[in-house]
Amino acid sequence: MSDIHAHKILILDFGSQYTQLIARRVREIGVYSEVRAFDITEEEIREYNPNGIIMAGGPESVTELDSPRAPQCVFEMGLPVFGICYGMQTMAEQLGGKVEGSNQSEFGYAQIQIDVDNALFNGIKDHVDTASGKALLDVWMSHGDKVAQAPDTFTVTASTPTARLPPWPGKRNSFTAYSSTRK
Ligand SMILES: NC(=O)CC[C@H](N)C(=O)O
Repeated sequence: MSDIHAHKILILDFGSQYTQLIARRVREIGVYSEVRAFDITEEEIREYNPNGIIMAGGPESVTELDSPRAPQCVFEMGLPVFGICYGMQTMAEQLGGKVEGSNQSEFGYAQIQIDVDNALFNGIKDHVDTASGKALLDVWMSHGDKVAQAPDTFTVTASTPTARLPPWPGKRNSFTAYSSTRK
């Protein structure tokens, strides 16, 4: 098994207030991480040489033309990429999905339902829905936009009642998780 202490995570900052909290959580599990501005160049990413990239949240909307985008190379380096909130939304849009303003914003406490089990959720299930038998997670939300259509190669692994996409059977290469921040 590889040594996680030798790993380096790059966190792309899109302006959210909790970007430093994500960096701290990554460091707390013994993995080196650095926060860099979203407009980091490909050359700077290659120089940093991360093992994985986290795209954090931000106050802007992907639906605005001049809102921040990640350098496209982020998705072409063969690295795992984890998008949170704005980071997930721009990843979805940059890879061919659709993001739109939701008429049901999600702010504060919410429960997300795990639709397709995934290693990302190992050990963090909070409840089981008695009707469906599906695992639920307690989270804090803060967003007004939603992914209305996932990119073709993505699998939707979790959802809330106000942002639920149809299941995408047969899709591969999934690395999407629902936009949320754990308590
Ligand atoms: N938490 C966030 O990153 C918010 C993303 C975006 N501004 C939205 O409202 O949906």
